[in-house]
Amino acid sequence: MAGYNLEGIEAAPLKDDVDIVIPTIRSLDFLEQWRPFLQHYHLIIVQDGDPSIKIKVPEGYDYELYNRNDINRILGPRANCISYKDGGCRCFGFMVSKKKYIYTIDDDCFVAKDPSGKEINVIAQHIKNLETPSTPHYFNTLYDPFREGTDFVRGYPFSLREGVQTAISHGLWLNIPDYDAPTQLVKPRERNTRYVDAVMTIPKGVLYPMCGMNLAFNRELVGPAMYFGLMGEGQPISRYDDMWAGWAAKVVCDQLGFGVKTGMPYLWHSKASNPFVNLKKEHKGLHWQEDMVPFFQNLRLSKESDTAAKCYMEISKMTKEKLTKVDPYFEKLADAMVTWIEAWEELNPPVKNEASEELNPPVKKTQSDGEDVKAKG
Ligand SMILES: O=c1ccn([C@@H]2O[C@H](COP(=O)(O)OP(=O)(O)O[C@H]3OC[C@H](O)[C@H](O)[C@H]3O)[C@@H](O)[C@H]2O)c(=O)[nH]1
Ligand SMILES: [Mn+2]
Repeated sequence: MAGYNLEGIEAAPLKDDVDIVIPTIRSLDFLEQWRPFLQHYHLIIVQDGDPSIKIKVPEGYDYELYNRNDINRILGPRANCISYKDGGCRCFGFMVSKKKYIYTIDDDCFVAKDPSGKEINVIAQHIKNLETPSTPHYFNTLYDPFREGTDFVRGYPFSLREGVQTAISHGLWLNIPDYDAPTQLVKPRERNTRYVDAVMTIPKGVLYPMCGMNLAFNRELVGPAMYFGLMGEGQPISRYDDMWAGWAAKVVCDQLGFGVKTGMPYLWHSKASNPFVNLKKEHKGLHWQEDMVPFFQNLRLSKESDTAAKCYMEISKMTKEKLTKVDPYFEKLADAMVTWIEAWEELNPPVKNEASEELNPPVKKTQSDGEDVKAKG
């Protein structure tokens, strides 16, 4: 039953159209605080690290949980495209979901309060962002024109006021900001206390550093492009999984005419991961981003790339052609991108009509030890 908050606003909008994807190598205790906003939604938990460790899911949540054994069982040899020992493993949850919308959140993120002291319903705001158009072709200086109490400003062409479908909603964070290791090291005590009451469309042709901590997207529009790149154990780079997905997905959105928004909602990011560990994990990314960003900025996809999957396959090809000279890793990443699309299409075959749905039953979701995942009511 959908929950309602005091103002009578539904606290669980579109609860049957959203999956909450959580990567974890720690604990899910943080979900206790999220009950008023997340308890009505289905969770897809991607357990990273040692699969023999039993992760406890707080009572009352409806969930499916996948550990590394499950990923290997479901994807077989294609499992090698899913990161191990990196939060990027979360994209497996995007792939097994059958819902229109995904919201992904880190396990050290909590409910934030707006300046009035009201708890922020991140899902409600993300849904609002995703269900209202974006304006990537011309910047509205009063920010989101589709928001209550605001509009397009003078000089905004009426021919552009319809906007475009929104594919990604990128939320922000109070307290611990998502800084890279060098910045964290020189500013260890910096906290983000600034709540900016705005949602903006990222203009067409402009990239942005997408953080996976508080992120929602329309799986049907851009799911295949939301591959959190192969990082972590066995790879020369980590903690650039979401960046890779953000750059690629923005190029895909620009190509397909979809919009990307950033700004509200905020959540409270509590745990500063260790900057020295982070430096070791991400140091190659600090160098390579000087090549990766111009690569994506200069990408021009062919007009034949008219779906997210086709765009992504073309980006994989260009990655191999243009970035392998930076490091042989990019050849491996390009291959993993192809494997990702193959796995995505295997788990998400295009449904032609009602009848064909019977031919493609949803992937059976069980835990690695063979027992059925018990949906927790
Ligand atoms: O090996 C791992 C490490 C982490 N996770 C899960 O990923 C989430 C983020 O981890 P953490 O909070 O330690 O990292 P942050 O530095 O705060 O996060 C940023 O950088 C890494 C990611 O890109 C993240 O999205 C960024 O916000 C958390 O749920 C961990 O449990 C993992 O699964 N495996
Ligand atoms: Mn964190």
